[in-house]
Formats: sequence, C-alpha cells, structure tokens
Amino acid sequence: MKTGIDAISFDVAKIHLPINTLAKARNIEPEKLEKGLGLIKMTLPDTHQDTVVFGANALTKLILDNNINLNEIARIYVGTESAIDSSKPISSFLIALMEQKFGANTLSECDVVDFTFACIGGVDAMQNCIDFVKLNPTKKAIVVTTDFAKYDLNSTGEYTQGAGALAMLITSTPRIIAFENNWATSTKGVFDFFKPYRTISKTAITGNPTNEPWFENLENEVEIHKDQPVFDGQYSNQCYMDRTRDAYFSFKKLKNTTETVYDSWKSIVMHLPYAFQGRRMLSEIYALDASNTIISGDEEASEYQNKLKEISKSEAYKEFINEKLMPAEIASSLIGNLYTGSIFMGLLSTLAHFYDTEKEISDSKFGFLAYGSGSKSKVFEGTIQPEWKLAIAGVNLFETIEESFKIDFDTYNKLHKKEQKTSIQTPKNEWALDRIENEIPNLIGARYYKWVD
Ligand SMILES: CC(=O)CC(=O)SCCNC(=O)CCNC(=O)[C@H](O)C(C)(C)COP(=O)(O)OP(=O)(O)OC[C@H]1O[C@@H](n2cnc3c(N)ncnc32)[C@H](O)[C@@H]1OP(=O)(O)O
Repeated sequence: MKTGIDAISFDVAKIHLPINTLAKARNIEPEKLEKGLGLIKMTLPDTHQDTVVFGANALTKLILDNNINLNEIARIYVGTESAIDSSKPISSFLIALMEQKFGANTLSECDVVDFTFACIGGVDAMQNCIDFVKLNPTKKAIVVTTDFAKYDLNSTGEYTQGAGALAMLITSTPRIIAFENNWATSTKGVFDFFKPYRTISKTAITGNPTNEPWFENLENEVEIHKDQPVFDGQYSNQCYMDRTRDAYFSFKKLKNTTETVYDSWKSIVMHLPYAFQGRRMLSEIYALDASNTIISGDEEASEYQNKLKEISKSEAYKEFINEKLMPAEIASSLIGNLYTGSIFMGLLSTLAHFYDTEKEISDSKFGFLAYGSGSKSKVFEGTIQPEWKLAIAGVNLFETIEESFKIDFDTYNKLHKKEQKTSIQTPKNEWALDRIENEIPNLIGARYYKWVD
C-alpha cells in the first residue's frame, strides 16, 4: 500500500521587500545576499495576517480546489513554531474557521493538534499522519505548516525573513508522491536557535497596558514572549550540517546499502532557511558518500574544511547542485524562510519547475533532508506518482508569487515595529484577522477572524 501527498496548496504573504533595498539600507553588498545566499525578495505579513490566517487560507484552498469532503478528514495536524497562544493550538483556530465556512460540526470528530520542533515540526506532523493513514487506509489526514520567520532589525537573520503556509492532503492513494518506509533521525539538544520566554519586572512596562484592568492583576514578574529568535547563525549552520549528515548516514544503514544514495534521487529537497543553505551545507554529504570518496573524514579539521570549500567550488559540484537542488531553491529566493513550510515549499517549487519546463518525472525518487533547530534532522525518500501533473495543475505557484506587492523600506520598518495600523492591501477572498478582544475579562486576548469575499 502507498501513502503520501495527494494534493497541496499554499498561501504566502502577498507583500515583499526587495533584498537589494534591504542591502542598501543596511550597507551590505547586494551581491553577498543575491549571489552568496540566493536571496531576491523577502515576504512579510500585512497587518491583517498572522499564522492562523495563512494556515486557514492554505487549508481553505486545499479543500475548495480538491472538493474535499470534510467528513472524510480524520486528522488535521499543524506544524508551526510561530504559535499565537501557549495553550490553544493553531489547529483549534483552524477547526473553528473551517466550520464557520463549510458548516457547523463538519469537523467535530476530527483529531487536531500542533507539532512544535522549530522548522521540522511540519515533517513530524506529516510522518504521524502517514503512520495513521497506513493503519487506517480508508481515512484521510491534512497537514498544515504555518509560520512567520521574523528576525530582529539589523541582525544576520533579517535578510532571511518570510511568511506563509502550506496544506497537504495525506491519503493511501497519493497522486503526487508516495513515501517509502525508511525515516532516519538524528537528534541533539542544543541552543542554536530558540524563542525563550523572558521574565521582566512589571514596573518595567510603561504606556497603555498600565491603564488596562487586566494589567493590574499581573504578578510583579511578567513572562514576555518575542516573535524573533535568539540564535547563533554560524553555529546553527554547523548543527544543520552535523544533524543532516548523521541522519543521511543512518538512512543508508536503514536501507542497508553501500551505494551512493543521492545518485538514486532525481531531486533533493532540503529545509531552506534561505535559498542557498542546501547547496552550502550539502558538500560534506556529497563528498563523503561519493562512489569515489573525495574526502576520508580523517583529515585535520582545517584541512577537512579547506577540502570541503574546494569541493563546493568545483564544476562537478555546481552541476550536481543545478541538477538536483536548484529547482527547490527558486521559490525560496522569492519568498524567504517559511520555517516548517520551507521543505514543502521546496517540494512544490521543484514540482512547479518540472511542470513549467514540461519534464516528465513520474516514478523518479526524491530525497528529503529536513532540519529543525534545537536540533533534529530526518532523512526520507518518496516516489513521484503518475498523476502528479494533474494534481498540481491548478496550484499556480510562480504566477501567484509574481503578483506579490513591492513595499518600500519605510513601510517595512513600520510593519516590523508594529507601527503600521492599517492594511497595505485590502483582503479579498481570504481570511483576515478581525480583532483581538480587549474588554471582556474572561476573553482578553482572544483573536477573531473573518472571511472577506
Ligand atoms: C532558522 C532555521 O530555519 C533553522 C535552520 O536552518 S538553522 C541554519 C540556518 N540559520 C539561520 O537561518 C539563522 C538566521 N540566519 C543567519 O544567521 C545568517 O543569515 C546565516 C548564518 C545563515 C548567514 O550568515 P552571514 O554571516 O550573513 O553569511 P555567511 O555565512 O558569511 O555567508 C555569506 C556567503 O556569501 C558569499 N559572499 C559574500 N560576499 C559575496 C559577494 N560579493 N558575491 C558573491 N558571494 C558573496 C560568501 O562567500 C558566503 O558564501 P560561501 O560560504 O558559500 O562561500
């Protein structure tokens, strides 16, 4: 029996800042961002958008475009690291909004939950849904990934920002990709990138909240949460490289093979925090698993690093990247980081690229290298199904991204600092944040959304 992705949809933020605008404002060489990291645009949420809105839009599209009967959906599992509540999961909001649009009680027997493990939470959600469908082949599940990758102004993460969601239907008759049963994992508890709660004194808070009745009831010490992570960029790259390498070689063991596994993959889909992360990180696996092993791994540390640099600059490696990784990078360059959704956007970008260039890829194998900070990697593979073209025909990935609205640096600053109070674009045929309750004591902070025709 097969299990995998039967249908896919997406919703990414519809406004963007060109990377060279940011480069000029920050006095960074544009070539570093464009040619070194592969960045072209970064997408940003409008004032009426948050991770519930992106997730609800992607899910609504999936349901409408594929005529999904909600009574058949047994699970909606969400991958996110941009929760808007410490208790109520995004999946709980999604259930309410889908019932608002498609009818009361249509999902009342559906199991829903959020998965959080930085950027790999979406892959964890999918693996669970796949296992569930394997045990219950007549049932269907949906995975939603939704995130807002927001970084501090002037930080090294600033140019990798992005926002949006994907939704995928998981069935035992997948039209897009069927996953094999080998899932290799590598885990280590580290602090490469995280979003801690921080404690501050109540007296440190000034301004409007001090006039609010709920503020008076707070303890003297207050926990605050910031969307932007605490991170060490270069260390996070090292953790990414170490985990993906270890998971890759565990995958070889699971498959019980001494062959070069990536040779059997038509495309390699990796977590892309920015477009060129995959190509910068893969040279070690490329070198260690080459049929003619290019490095032994026993070299002195500095010699080893020099060899990796040399390999990544070689013509053979560039050809390898162009053939196996480049299609996944296209969308990433135009969107930025989607955290949990990045690897699935890489898959969609690859499929859309082959669709647009009229390449037939049925029956070819794709390899997946997932990563989440904190840290964990999973390596797995799947086979593209004969109906993949039909299944993605209406998705219109590149056409939709092309319509994104360009903003200037001043507007970007206001959005980032939450000083922009009105929508840049009027929502149409989509969900929008309506209001956040600020008066009724037992509903303080509740978020309400509306569908805008
Ligand atoms: C966050 C997640 O989603 C989870 C993860 O994956 S963790 C791993 C990734 N970490 C992150 O994304 C954290 C946030 N990001 C960051 O901190 C940073 O953006 C980063 C660490 C990813 C990059 O850091 P940086 O200091 O800006 O760039 P740096 O590492 O020096 O690389 C610049 C590249 O541009 C190249 N470059 C510089 N100037 C150039 C020019 N003029 N022309 C062409 N290339 C140029 C450099 O040679 C270098 O490439 P190579 O190493 O491949 O040769």
